[in-house]
Amino acid sequence: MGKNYTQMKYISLNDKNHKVSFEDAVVRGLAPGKALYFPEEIPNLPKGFFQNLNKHSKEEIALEAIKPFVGDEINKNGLQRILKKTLDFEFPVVPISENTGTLELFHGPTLAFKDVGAGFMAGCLGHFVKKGNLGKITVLVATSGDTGGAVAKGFLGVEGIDVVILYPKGKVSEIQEKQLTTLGQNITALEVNGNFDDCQDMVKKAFSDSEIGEKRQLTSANSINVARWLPQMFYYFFAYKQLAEKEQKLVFSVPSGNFGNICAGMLAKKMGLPIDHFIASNNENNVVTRYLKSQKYLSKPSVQTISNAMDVGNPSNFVRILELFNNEFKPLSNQLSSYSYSDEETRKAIKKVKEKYDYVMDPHGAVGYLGLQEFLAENPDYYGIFLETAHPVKFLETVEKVISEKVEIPVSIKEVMNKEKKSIEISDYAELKEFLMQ
Ligand SMILES: Cc1ncc(COP(=O)(O)O)c(C=O)c1O
Ligand SMILES: N[C@@H](CCOP(=O)(O)O)C(=O)O
Repeated sequence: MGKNYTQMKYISLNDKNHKVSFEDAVVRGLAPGKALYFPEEIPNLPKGFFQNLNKHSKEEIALEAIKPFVGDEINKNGLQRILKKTLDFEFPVVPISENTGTLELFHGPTLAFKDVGAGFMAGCLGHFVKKGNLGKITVLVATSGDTGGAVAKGFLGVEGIDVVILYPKGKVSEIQEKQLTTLGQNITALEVNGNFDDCQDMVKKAFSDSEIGEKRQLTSANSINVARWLPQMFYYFFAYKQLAEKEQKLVFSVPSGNFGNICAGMLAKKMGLPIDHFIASNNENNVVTRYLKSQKYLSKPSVQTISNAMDVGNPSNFVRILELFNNEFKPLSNQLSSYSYSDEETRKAIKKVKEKYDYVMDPHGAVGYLGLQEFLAENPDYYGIFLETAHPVKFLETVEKVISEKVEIPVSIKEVMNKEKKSIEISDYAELKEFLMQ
């Protein structure tokens, strides 16, 4: 039997003596000095649990996986309620070829994999606000495309919480922009003259600004927040449940930007989920691909690509990945490969997979597909899954041009496209501060 965790502590990755409860980690978002929180202990789930995954519903699997991280800070009924609401859609593995399948993570309300993390965090934060005397909370979030829409939808109308989304002007798709600028109520969108890294830096800076801290209680809904990051591990359990019959070794290719998703998968492996290898598939924002080649981590300002949600120059979660491996390069590089692709290669992959397998990938999934094929070419004894992290309709212009076909637009997207965009333009941190100090 696994250990019974009643209270998991979260340490700061800058100072392991700084420890807080799950609630504190969620409410604060970031530890002092812009550091990330990390679970003090990684639980081991019992072997029997993995052997019997296919006997359990997705809500039961998620409950077992997340319970040790939440402890008794949210009771079982409360956690079940949050999970039921969060996981109210499917996570199918779709076979593509003999040795390749895709895990479709885009069946949620905003057609992006972020819906799970956003829904779970909104549920947890809503629970803590309701039960305690926390006062009003402002959720700050930086987005390169998809997080913003998912967080906006997940937190819409949640009492006691205001959401402020920063997104880079002109660098998100039309649908993504509509999803994060049209909801109103407790959601405000700030359109930043800059790139995603500028947005993410401003958000992190606001956390260490004591004047803002006196005026507003801030937290983050990016994957730096443990309640946004941890539930992303569910995907790997759900995929494994559908793959239990496969006898080959198993590899996951994860289109990566801020590296929260792949890091959650590696956490699931550490908890006992039998995954053999991971691939971080990158567009030209490839700091981790370069790190694995050179052992030197040299971040660069992000460049704009057609897989825009991965246009991240300095991924927040890479420090968590290093922590999972005690900062040792060898064991990390044994478990993780990484490749990087240009937009041209991404377009060609979308076209090829449509023609050969009649499957339409979005640009992010296509980068994942390319990474997987490169790995499988050298490791033919594996079965590979690439994650389809967003619905192709979110990148309509790119995808339709490449496949020379119309993509059917779901009703929810048609509705959002007819709404009016409302945003406030800002250019620097001073303007963000002015807004937050109002
Ligand atoms: C569609 C899509 N794919 C991939 C990613 C990269 O995920 P991560 O930041 O967890 O690496 C994102 C955003 O982060 C995304 O929105
Ligand atoms: N790709 C993301 C960037 C932020 O990632 P997060 O997981 O840390 O929120 C996006 O779509 O905004």
